[in-house]
Amino acid sequence: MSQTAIIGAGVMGETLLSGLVRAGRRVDHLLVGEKRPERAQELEERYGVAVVGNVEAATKADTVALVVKPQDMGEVLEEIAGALRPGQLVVSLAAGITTAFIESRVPDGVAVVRVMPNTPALVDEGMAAISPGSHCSEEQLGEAEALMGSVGKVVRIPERQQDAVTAISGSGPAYIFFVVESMIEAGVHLGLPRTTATELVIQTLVGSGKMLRETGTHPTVLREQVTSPGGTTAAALRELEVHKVRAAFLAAMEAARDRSRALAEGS
Ligand SMILES: NC(=O)C1=CN([C@@H]2O[C@H](COP(=O)(O)OP(=O)(O)OC[C@H]3O[C@@H](n4cnc5c(N)ncnc54)[C@H](OP(=O)(O)O)[C@@H]3O)[C@@H](O)[C@H]2O)C=CC1
Ligand SMILES: O=C(O)[C@@H]1CCC=N1
Repeated sequence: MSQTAIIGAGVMGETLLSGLVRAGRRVDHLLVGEKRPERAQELEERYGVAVVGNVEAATKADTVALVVKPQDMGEVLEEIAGALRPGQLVVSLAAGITTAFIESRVPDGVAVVRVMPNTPALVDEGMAAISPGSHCSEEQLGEAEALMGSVGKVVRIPERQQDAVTAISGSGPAYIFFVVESMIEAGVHLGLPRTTATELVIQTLVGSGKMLRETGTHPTVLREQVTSPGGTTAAALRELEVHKVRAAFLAAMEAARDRSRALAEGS
């Protein structure tokens, strides 16, 4: 089995690491590059994985997953470029960073795949979109697909769609949690105990998600089925339209897409 290194084990890096361990990947086939000693010790204790320097991780691994912030990507690539060799696969999970950015900083013959994952990977319900760089073979793209497939669903997309994907599924869990928070607070405002409001909202979310996935019915139809003529749902939806929630979602996701583009330019 080949060696996989994860450089940058924060929220997303640890999510990937934990998923690979859950999926049965042997920890002696995993390496983590992490610079803070206390974090390194925490990860070693939690997963039994070897935490090493970035250069050692890049040298020993066949696949190197880069999960540092976009702003740290240039520095990390400069550090590990000398350790990389043709035939290795670099998989970047960073928002905004293009395969061209990485390819221009690593030796010729190193394959690059850009991935936009999301945090539900922590419960094996991730959504990842992957795009190959300019000299990535089908086999190497398949390796990246298998890597992300161990923690959820994977789709292949043209790289030009990655900023939009980042705005939708990459950042998406945060919008959903924001809606959940808002509904719980509303329930408390209406006089429900917080624990009751929380249970109601979470089960409503899970049930609605399951309906979407399992029935394959369009969300508009599912919404119409809830909306009895002259009833409570119609009254609520009217307020959401009055408060321009649909327009707010569009503006929010345009902002996320634009931020992803800006990250590519180093800002
Ligand atoms: N969080 C999310 O939902 C998603 C994140 N991503 C992408 O994942 C990447 C990481 O994001 P996230 O996990 O949220 O951020 P975090 O800040 O939680 O994680 C970044 C990690 O990188 C480490 N790091 C920084 N510099 C180095 C270095 N030189 N060598 C090794 N490790 C280093 C940090 O260590 P330290 O704390 O010690 O600085 C930290 O542990 C980003 O590029 C982001 O765009 C993509 C999709 C979803
Ligand atoms: O907020 C961010 O920049 C990262 C990328 C997508 C989700 N989190």
